[in-house]
Amino acid sequence: MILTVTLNPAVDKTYTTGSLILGQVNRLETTQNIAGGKGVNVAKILRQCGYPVTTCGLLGGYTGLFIEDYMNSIGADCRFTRVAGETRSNINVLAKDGYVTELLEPGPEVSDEELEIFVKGYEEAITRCELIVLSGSIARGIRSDIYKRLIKLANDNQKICILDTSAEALRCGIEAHPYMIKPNQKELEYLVGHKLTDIEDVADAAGKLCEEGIAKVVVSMGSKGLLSVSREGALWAKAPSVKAVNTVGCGDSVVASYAMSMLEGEDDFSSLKRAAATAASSASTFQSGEISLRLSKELLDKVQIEKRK
Ligand SMILES: Nc1ncnc2c1ncn2[C@@H]1O[C@H](COP(=O)(O)OP(=O)(O)OP(=O)(O)O)[C@@H](O)[C@H]1O
Ligand SMILES: O=P(O)(O)OC[C@@]1(O)O[C@H](CO)[C@@H](O)[C@@H]1O
Repeated sequence: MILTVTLNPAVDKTYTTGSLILGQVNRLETTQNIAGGKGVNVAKILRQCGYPVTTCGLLGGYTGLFIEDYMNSIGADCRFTRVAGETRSNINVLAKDGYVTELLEPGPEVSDEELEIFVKGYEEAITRCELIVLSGSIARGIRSDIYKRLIKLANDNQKICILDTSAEALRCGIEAHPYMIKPNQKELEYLVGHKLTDIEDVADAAGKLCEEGIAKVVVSMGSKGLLSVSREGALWAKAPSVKAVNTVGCGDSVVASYAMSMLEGEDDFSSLKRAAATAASSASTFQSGEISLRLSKELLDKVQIEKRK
């Protein structure tokens, strides 16, 4: 069983339009509400692949009910903690000119009492799971060392953690040495405090994190591809060429793929190959946090892996 944690889920209001112009009236062509937030997306992909999933985090209001209903409908074991505030709605505008614009709300204010109820449920849930995925930003009122605390609890129970977050929550979270992190290039730059110019630069920065005690650093680099770094070295997967329809949640598909690979005991090479194929399949699917199983399978043979270090 895999446990996914989403402390700041969202309904992704996904719009399509020709182009989005700042400071003007923009009429949208289509709209769809999608249950989202990074850990929710990871759980959705795992369910698509037939994996049993427990999903927890904080949900509130009608948007929270919308997400919970959807997760129940796909057979996830939902263990969310209710909060008084309303779960956020994020706006994703997919424009035909190729630009994807995301407007992300900060999320509801969460009280200490609500958080402690969540932590109690989490402590219970980790005992029944083999692997824990902690994903996304944290809602207001939650201290940035929350992932550090949750990872320590998992480590004390000898459970493997994957952390995929940003900013201070990421900086504090890595102090607890999660088994794997999946920063994108910007998130890695935030950690190291400077710009990274090429793949070698990115591999060096990720390598330093491995020396500090993180077994695997997988850096997602958008349409360029994916870099997997461990103490054994760095492997690069060029992204297979697909027609990108919605790239929101591609990073979550990388995390979901690695979670499956870990449980199946796949090596670095096969795990990276699978992740790049899954992520490209996610990019070519309209629904964020979904993949085409057929396309993922087809792309697997097309992913080329290169040793970079
Ligand atoms: N246009 C694309 N074509 C093929 N693969 C893609 C494309 N865009 C993204 N990917 C794949 O998805 C991976 C993750 O994408 P990205 O780096 O955008 O993640 P992210 O920033 O974590 O996104 P999110 O936070 O929305 O999940 C990339 O490393 C790449 O392998
Ligand atoms: O604010 P966060 O938690 O960093 O990101 C939230 C979010 O952009 O991440 C998912 C895609 O990865 C979307 O479903 C969601 O809207």
